[in-house]
Amino acid sequence: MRASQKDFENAMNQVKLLKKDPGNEVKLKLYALYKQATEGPCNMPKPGVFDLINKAKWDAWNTLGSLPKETARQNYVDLVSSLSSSLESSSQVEPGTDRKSTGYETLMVTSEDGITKITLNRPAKKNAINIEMYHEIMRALKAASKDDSSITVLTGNGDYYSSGNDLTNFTDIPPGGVEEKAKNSAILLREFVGCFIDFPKPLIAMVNGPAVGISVTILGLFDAVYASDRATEMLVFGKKLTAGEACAQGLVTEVFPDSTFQKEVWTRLKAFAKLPPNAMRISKEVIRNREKEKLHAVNAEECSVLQERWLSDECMNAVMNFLSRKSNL
Ligand SMILES: CCCCCCCCCCC/C=C/C(=O)SCCNC(=O)CCNC(=O)[C@H](O)C(C)(C)COP(=O)(O)OP(=O)(O)OC[C@H]1O[C@@H](n2cnc3c(N)ncnc32)[C@H](O)[C@@H]1OP(=O)(O)O
Repeated sequence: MRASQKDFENAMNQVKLLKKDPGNEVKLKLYALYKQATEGPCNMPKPGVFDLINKAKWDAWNTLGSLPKETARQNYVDLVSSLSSSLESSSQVEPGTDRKSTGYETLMVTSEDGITKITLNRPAKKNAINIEMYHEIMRALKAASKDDSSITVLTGNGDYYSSGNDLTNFTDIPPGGVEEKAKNSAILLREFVGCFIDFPKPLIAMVNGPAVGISVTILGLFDAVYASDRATEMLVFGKKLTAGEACAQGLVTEVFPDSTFQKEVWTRLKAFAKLPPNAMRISKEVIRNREKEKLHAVNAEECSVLQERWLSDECMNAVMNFLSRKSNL
């Protein structure tokens, strides 16, 4: 499903009609997506450190990397659409119509044509999953399991699908100390993965770019995984798997050239969404019920092991190396 030039122009006009200032972060996102959609990858010289406004605009645009113009245009339209509904008063949205669901800080969620799309929306941080995003993904999945859509899709905004756990999650240590943080994180992670194990509808991943860590390991709980050939998976040994290698290993269902990824996948999704929803849901239930108990047991064991690993020197050193890497430049 690709936004047309007309959709793009309409979205540009909608921005001018927004009743409330969406804030600097959103305005930078809009600026970056507009430039990427109209000019392609960032082509302006990097401003000086004291040229704060242009440096912020350059950073926002440059972060989009080699995101295709069509994808940037689609993301611009999606963003404006979610802004328009979130900045309008909710009473203006007719009950029961296809509506852009709002109320998320780290996600964009839309639901139309029988498809609920959850987009990880922290492109400046490669869609790293912070504590807020863990909770919002669970909330969005719970809402999707009850809405009138037939299938649910998870994808990423920007040039990454997701760089996995946000490593700054390791920094805000509560009064109870790092042991308490590890304990609470294990509970959060177990609940998070449990939502994917228990999700009742067909769940499809659109891996639009590189994926790291937990964003890869939960792919095994999806019913289909479509990947752009720009996608890479990073797992054990820190070795990057190409999308093709991940497909050969059975982690990815099908790989498409990035230039046709959105079109190819949305053609399939719209066809799937027209299939009998109860038949799809009950088929998934029958298949998943046979493995659900085992999956939850493995999830519990993994979270218990992770709780201990997070306290190890190996983990702390890796996190500190990452968080201090730019200060060593
Ligand atoms: C005490 C216990 C606490 C537990 C807390 C909860 C634990 C739950 C854990 C659940 C299990 C999950 C495990 C995992 O997912 S492990 C994998 C974690 N992810 C990573 O290690 C990837 C880290 N990122 C990178 O290696 C690179 O950023 C990357 C290769 C992804 C991209 O490199 P590139 O050079 O292209 O871009 P930048 O590095 O400049 O990134 C752009 C900005 O985005 C920020 N960023 C990117 N990834 C992350 C991340 N994972 N966490 C935090 N921030 C991230 C990066 O810092 C840049 O930001 P700035 O522009 O502000 O510098």
